[in-house]
Amino acid sequence: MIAVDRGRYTCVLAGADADDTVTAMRARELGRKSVVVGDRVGLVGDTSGAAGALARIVRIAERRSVLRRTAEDDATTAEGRLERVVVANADQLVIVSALADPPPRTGFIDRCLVAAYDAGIEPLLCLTKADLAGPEQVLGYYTELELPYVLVRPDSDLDALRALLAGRVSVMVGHSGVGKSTLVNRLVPEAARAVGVVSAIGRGRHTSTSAVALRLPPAPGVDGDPGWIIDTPGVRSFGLAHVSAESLLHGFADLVEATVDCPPNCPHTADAPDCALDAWVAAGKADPRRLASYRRLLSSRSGEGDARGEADQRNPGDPLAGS
Ligand SMILES: Nc1nc2c(ncn2[C@@H]2O[C@H](COP(=O)(O)OP(=O)(O)OP(=O)(O)O)[C@@H](O)[C@H]2O)c(=O)[nH]1
Ligand SMILES: [Zn+2]
Repeated sequence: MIAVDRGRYTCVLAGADADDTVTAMRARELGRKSVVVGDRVGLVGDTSGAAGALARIVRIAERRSVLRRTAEDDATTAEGRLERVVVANADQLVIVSALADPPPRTGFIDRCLVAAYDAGIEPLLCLTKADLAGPEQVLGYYTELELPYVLVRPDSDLDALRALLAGRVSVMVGHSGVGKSTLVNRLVPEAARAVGVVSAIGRGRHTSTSAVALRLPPAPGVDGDPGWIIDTPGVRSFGLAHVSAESLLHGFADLVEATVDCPPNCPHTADAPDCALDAWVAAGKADPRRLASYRRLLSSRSGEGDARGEADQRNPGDPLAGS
């Protein structure tokens, strides 16, 4: 399933061209299970893809990975915070961050790394606007992680990125203005046409803020499947309230090792007595800003009350740290 708009699901039949889409609706037997972009589904009914044809989704295959977020600002729901599956079956989370204009926000990148770990997918840092600033500051922050990254500038070819996208399903996330749309359009010049498929069934221009999967075109130097990218226009941040403290820590691979020396049940917070993380950082084994970032996320998770108020006090003093 590659796109959803007002209860109509756009699907590509296995092995078919991305342009040959089938429109489907949920069948009643799915119950309350939600179908998300990336899901492999079983279809019955009219799968001809002809104009006006409507198939039914009767089954959702077991998911290989599940990227979730907590919609923290959704105060209108009974639960207060709603956990949402963003994308299913992705292999890679491409974290798009500009090196300048807007400046990189490591707090956001850290959140994405935790979300990727929690989802069981690989992170890839995609640093755009490399023509405006160098990557040293951001990469310096992640030295300990050996995070894979690519640099993008307007005049650069995208071969390195295409090679990393080949054969995989990659989800692209990024703040507004980082150049994500520019990048998606460069990677998939046909994107406008793929979106046009939705309007062809009389649903108007595709303005939905939900995720859309786009098949990458064949590229020189890429043998076999060029892969898919999933654009997530609506995802501006990853609420992590659903992530366990354990998974949160594993999003900080450079800190995990330190905690074997923590007292039993150490909460790892700044006021925790004898938390080994402080000594680890003091010994130069990890960047103090990473520890600060981890603890900010930790407290934003446990501060179950008011997610909005806490957003203001997340980043005292560190211009790079915003999330
Ligand atoms: N200098 C420079 N500018 C870029 C680069 N990539 C994109 N831009 C510019 O940055 C601005 C924002 O680009 P968009 O692609 O619209 O950014 P976005 O992340 O999709 O943001 P939204 O459209 O708000 O989701 C545009 O004016 C682009 O022309 C780049 O590599 N270098
Ligand atoms: Zn500890």
